[in-house]
Amino acid sequence: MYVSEKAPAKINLTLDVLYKRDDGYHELEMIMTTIDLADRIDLVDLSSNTIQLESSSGLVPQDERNLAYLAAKLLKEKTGIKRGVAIHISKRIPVAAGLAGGSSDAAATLRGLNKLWQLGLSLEELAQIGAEIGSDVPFCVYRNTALARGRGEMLTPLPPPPPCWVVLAKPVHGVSTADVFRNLRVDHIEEHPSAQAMAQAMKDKDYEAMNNLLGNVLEPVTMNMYPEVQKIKQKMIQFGADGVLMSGSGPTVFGLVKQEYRARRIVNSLNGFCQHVFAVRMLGYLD
Ligand SMILES: C[C@@](CO)(OP(=O)(O)O)[C@H](O)COP(=O)(O)OP(=O)(O)OC[C@H]1O[C@@H](n2ccc(N)nc2=O)[C@H](O)[C@@H]1O
Ligand SMILES: Nc1ncnc2c1ncn2[C@@H]1O[C@H](COP(=O)(O)OP(=O)(O)O)[C@@H](O)[C@H]1O
Repeated sequence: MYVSEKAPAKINLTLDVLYKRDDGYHELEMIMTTIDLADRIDLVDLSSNTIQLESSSGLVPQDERNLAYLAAKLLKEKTGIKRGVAIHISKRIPVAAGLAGGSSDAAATLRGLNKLWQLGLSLEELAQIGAEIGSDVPFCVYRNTALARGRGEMLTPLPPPPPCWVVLAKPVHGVSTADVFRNLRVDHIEEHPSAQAMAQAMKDKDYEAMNNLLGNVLEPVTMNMYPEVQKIKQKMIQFGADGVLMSGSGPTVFGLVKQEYRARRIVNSLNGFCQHVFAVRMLGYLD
């Protein structure tokens, strides 16, 4: 048997840090949505009780450190199933980019194996298992658009954002999420974005409000570590994006525009400044 599952990337329209928790994690409030950029996870059932993994990208671990491998291993432990799987990851999402590529691969592996091994688990159960792999995995299990709280695992579904194009630009280096959180001084945060106002913009399908409300408290931290991120943001604004923000812990910067021709123009203007530049559609909702 064989199952193929799409693993879409996310962007954070708002990202706020409320406080540092006793367990070392940060209490977050953020609005996340899916975009039309995805890895593909192919899963082939093995009768032997083993997990095999390979990826088209040399930039991700090809062994038990891969988040998709971890997902398969954890699912086997939780369900006690004595089956194996060969996992192939066709990677399109840039790695360590703030786009949750690894988390989405893990989530797609959980959804795919649930079908392949006919486990009959609900998305809620898969999300609960996913939370043990990483903070972004529960959102990636459901995809769509949501208000995320806690570590990122407490999710309230939202309607999709108004349709538009998303220009993505990522500098050559990746960013360690742990390093960015370590460099954040919660008491020094100057401006907190409003997740409630952004949620209302989703409900109202208000494109202008969505652009005005974009905000990410990790952006100045990453920009301080990698000044290139600020330069890319300035270029995107200069080239005419309606709203520009760094996604997650970065370093990918996204710009929102309504019309495809404007997205293409920004991509052409940015080419040469950074390694990965492309335009994709906002998805927000997958069914
Ligand atoms: C910042 C966000 C926003 O969507 O995205 P990315 O930039 O990774 O895409 C996520 O919260 C990242 O989620 P994820 O990448 O799954 O993080 P995890 O593996 O759980 O955590 C990596 C490290 O980040 C820090 N961390 C993460 C989440 C959180 N709420 N507080 C934290 O302090 C911890 O130091 C942790 O060890
Ligand atoms: N399947 C995977 N895809 C991408 N990265 C992975 C994967 N498995 C493990 N990783 C590791 O996870 C780290 C974070 O990668 P990624 O999820 O792409 O970034 P981010 O959390 O910034 O969105 C990288 O250092 C990478 O080596």
